Amino acid sequence: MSKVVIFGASGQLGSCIKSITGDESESFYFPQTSEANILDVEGLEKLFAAHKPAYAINCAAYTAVDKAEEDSDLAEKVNVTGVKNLADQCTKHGTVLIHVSTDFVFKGAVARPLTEVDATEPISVYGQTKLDGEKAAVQTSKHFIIRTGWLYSEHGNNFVKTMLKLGAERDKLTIIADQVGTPTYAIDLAGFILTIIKQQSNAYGIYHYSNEGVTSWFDFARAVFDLSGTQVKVIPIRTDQYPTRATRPGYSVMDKSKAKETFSIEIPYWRDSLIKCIQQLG
Ligand SMILES: NC(=O)C1=CN([C@@H]2O[C@H](COP(=O)(O)OP(=O)(O)OC[C@H]3O[C@@H](n4cnc5c(N)ncnc54)[C@H](OP(=O)(O)O)[C@@H]3O)[C@@H](O)[C@H]2O)C=CC1
Ligand SMILES: Cc1cn([C@H]2C[C@H](O)[C@@H](COP(=O)(O)OP(=O)(O)O[C@H]3O[C@@H](C)C(=O)[C@@H](O)[C@H]3O)O2)c(=O)[nH]c1=O
Repeated sequence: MSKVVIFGASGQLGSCIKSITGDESESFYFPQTSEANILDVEGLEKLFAAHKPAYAINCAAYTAVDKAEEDSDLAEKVNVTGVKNLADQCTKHGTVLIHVSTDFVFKGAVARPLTEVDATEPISVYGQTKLDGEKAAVQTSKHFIIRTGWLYSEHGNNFVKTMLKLGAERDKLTIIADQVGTPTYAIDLAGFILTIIKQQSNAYGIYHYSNEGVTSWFDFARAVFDLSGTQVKVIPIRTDQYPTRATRPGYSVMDKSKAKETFSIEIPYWRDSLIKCIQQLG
């Protein structure tokens, strides 16, 4: 397999990619953030010159959605300038950039699955910086941008692990029921990224990828508790009953037809993947 360098290797998705590389692990390089800081242009030049990667997978990002509202400078640096720096290196070395973006580039006011050509309209600093990051990624011609949403796994910080922690500490939880989307098991997304590489595809562009199905944060939390056998009362609430610094889309289900048709993949239903994750966390 071609040489692949992963940026943001210590994060949730980076860890999932590492965990599934198996026999091909020698083709993958998972540098620490200090060696692969996407804001350090000189460091990136050295890394690209040393490894001459055929693929750069960008899992590096500023992902603290609420904190980004007050920390917009850093969010913009990492999510926009960092991506531009990577895209420049990819252009220089003929590297294919696989960049990860988010459903939060959408406003979420239209209740039908969103396609890659639907209008974007971020409603948070995080969402805006991720959209601007997509614009930086397309500056290198060989790019795949994968928009995903509601990522969770046994690695890193995520909603499932937060629910298991809170569920063990409290008798009852109030969870927003009017934000609708689809969870994505980061192991499934990691598999999709490796499929793109294995197929040596040159169908560059934007793709939507989440698990199949539709749910709300409330129903997602209920499923986590049902599957893990956690006894906790879960109360559905409206968004305005759970004030947060950042505004989140009301509806961000993505249409994945393009990814399924282009790469001939089947995508697991969200609850089936959640079962696997809960077993792993067991
Ligand atoms: N989490 C989610 O629910 C969703 C995530 N996404 C997108 O998926 C991608 C992966 O997310 P996820 O794995 O959950 O994110 P994490 O927050 O778990 O990981 C982010 C990674 O980025 C690294 N990083 C931060 N700043 C820099 C920098 N300047 N240079 C290099 N690396 C840096 C972090 O390293 P360190 O810890 O050392 O700082 C960490 O390894 C991101 O693009 C995110 O926007 C999309 C939809 C949903
Ligand atoms: C902890 C908690 C959260 N919530 C709500 C708040 C929010 O609307 C929703 C999810 O909260 P979180 O803060 O865990 O997730 P959040 O950071 O908003 O998740 C987002 O992360 C970024 C990186 C993305 O790109 C998105 O796709 C999405 O996954 O659940 C409750 O209603 N009750 C609770 O007790």
